[in-house]
Amino acid sequence: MYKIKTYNQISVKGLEKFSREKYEVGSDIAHPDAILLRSHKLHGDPLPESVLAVARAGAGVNNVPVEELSQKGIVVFNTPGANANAVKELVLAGLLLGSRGILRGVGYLSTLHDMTDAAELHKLLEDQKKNFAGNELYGKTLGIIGLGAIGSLVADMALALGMKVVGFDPALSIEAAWRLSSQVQKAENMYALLARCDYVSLHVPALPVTKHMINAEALNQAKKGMVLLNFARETIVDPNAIVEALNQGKLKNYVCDFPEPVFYGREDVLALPHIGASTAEAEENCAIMGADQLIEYLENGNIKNSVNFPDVAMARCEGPRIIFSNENVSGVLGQVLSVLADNKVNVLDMMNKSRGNLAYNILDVEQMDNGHVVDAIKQIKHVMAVRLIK
Ligand SMILES: NC(=O)C1=CN([C@@H]2O[C@H](COP(=O)(O)OP(=O)(O)OC[C@H]3O[C@@H](n4cnc5c(N)ncnc54)[C@H](O)[C@@H]3O)[C@@H](O)[C@H]2O)C=CC1
Ligand SMILES: O=C(O)CCC(=O)C(=O)O
Repeated sequence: MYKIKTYNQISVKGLEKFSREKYEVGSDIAHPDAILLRSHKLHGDPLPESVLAVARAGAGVNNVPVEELSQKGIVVFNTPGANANAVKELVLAGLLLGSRGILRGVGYLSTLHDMTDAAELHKLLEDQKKNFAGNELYGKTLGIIGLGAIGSLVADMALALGMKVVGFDPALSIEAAWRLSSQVQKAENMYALLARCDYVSLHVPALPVTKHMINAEALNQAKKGMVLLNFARETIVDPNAIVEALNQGKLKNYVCDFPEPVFYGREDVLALPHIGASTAEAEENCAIMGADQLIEYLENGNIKNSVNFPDVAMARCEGPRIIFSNENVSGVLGQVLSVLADNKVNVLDMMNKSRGNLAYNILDVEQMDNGHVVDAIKQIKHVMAVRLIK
């Protein structure tokens, strides 16, 4: 029986992937083989020794101590693209909220509830509506920083709205580049993008290198009256610099999924409670993808969409499978094969891949009755984790 510990509200559609015969799933599991979570911050939580894998049902893994888990040979997954459409649609709402007097208009109307004469109300509104006028998106320029799963969908959407789109992504993957419309213009650097855009939307991961990338210096370069949207993470922007840029009129509005106390009471900040991925569809997509990836790893040792290990998939031969991870130094696989040879364990098929400092290996063997072979592999220098899958 495999045990899965869950955090946060995980869609039932994903949880149903774990069959009752093989899995025990719940939020109070004591010795889990794997963890399935959304935004729960794992940093600082005591991690049970039993954990083999962590799946983040979502894109950002800044709530998971990936480096620390890598050193223990624990595989960390995310679910790339599974909630991208949900975020894209909220960015559309953000663009409209940042352009038109929608929220202020609704707020104004809520102050008029004691007016009972309809004709008088309509007359007043016709007079006052000038206070809630805005701008159209059509023909304006949207800058997108980070052109991955979400950024590329936002680009397509903006082009369909008749906007011009400028992008900046120095780490764009080849796969993401293929997805991107040829109508997206490439900015030389982030400052060049900020200088020419009416709207800028941030879609980069929270990393040390992206921390406060939107700071006072960056905002000084911005086109006056720009609307900035942040549906990525709170750490990407310096909130005090945002306030200063709003006060100076550099920014017209800041629309974000990450409220901060310094934004309270400001009409020019439209902050939402981190609901970019909060749709039934996105929650299902993420939970199903996360569950499928955990099942494939636990039952077959195959890895897809890990953020720390390489993608590895090998069809099973009949018989047991040994999987092990090790520091990516030479000679480890050779020593493991010697242990198998010494114990007369015949290897039928094998695969070895590496990513950065980590190497991952799958060996299908003819038979292996002897539990002490796994223990012997564990003792080899640089081996981090070993598992026998029957
Ligand atoms: N508000 C919400 O509920 C949600 C927020 N997010 C956030 O959005 C982020 C992006 O999500 P996806 O598009 O799915 O991820 P992704 O990994 O597909 O795309 C991220 C892109 O950012 C680029 N990038 C990295 N560093 C950069 C830099 N310094 N400058 C410019 N580009 C850079 C990468 O090359 C990549 O193309 C996530 O990491 C997460 O923090 C994601 C989903 C939901
Ligand atoms: O699970 C959620 O609601 C948060 C989604 C998110 O921020 C992400 O996928 O990075």
